[in-house]
Amino acid sequence: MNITVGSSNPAKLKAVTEVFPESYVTSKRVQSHVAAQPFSDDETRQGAINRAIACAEGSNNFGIGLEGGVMYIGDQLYLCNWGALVTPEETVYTASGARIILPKELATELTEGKELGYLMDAYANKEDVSKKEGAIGVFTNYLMTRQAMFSHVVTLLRGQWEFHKA
Ligand SMILES: O=P(O)(O)OP(=O)(O)OP(=O)(O)OC[C@H]1O[C@@H](n2cnc3c(O)ncnc32)[C@H](O)[C@@H]1O
Repeated sequence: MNITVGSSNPAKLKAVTEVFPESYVTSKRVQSHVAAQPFSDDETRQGAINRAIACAEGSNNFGIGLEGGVMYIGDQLYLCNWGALVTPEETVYTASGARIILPKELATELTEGKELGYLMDAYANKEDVSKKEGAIGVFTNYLMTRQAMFSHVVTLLRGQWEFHKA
């Protein structure tokens, strides 16, 4: 099958090709139509859905959107991630990824309007953390990576689609 992913972020694209090895996967720049830094589960999930719909529409392809964000539980800020798969028949499947708490100092800067990608590079003293290990990599001592986390999300999407079409 043909899959269009609404991102050129390698951590996201590799996750999709890992879970759909038999498919032809391409990437397309699309709008998420949510804030550059989503701040709730709802907003992050909506960003993933919007990207997936934009990828699928006008084609016979499956669309996949993957979106990173943050969300509060009480007064603690967590990293959250959502994925959406849209079929050519326009059925939408969604799934979320593992959450991990973010340090208080990052939470303060995020609420001041800075983006997590920028903050993580400064925090880890590295470049393009969001395209590589991700915040989840840094804060798990690299036992987890952003690609592995998104692979899990994409597996949940594929599994739901297979269940419903069976
Ligand atoms: O190119 P796209 O697909 O937009 O990928 P992105 O990583 O830049 O964008 P996301 O929409 O997934 O994430 C929103 C913002 O949060 C940042 N972000 C999200 N998850 C992150 C992570 O695990 N590590 C570092 N930055 C992250 C990201 O860099 C953006 O600034």
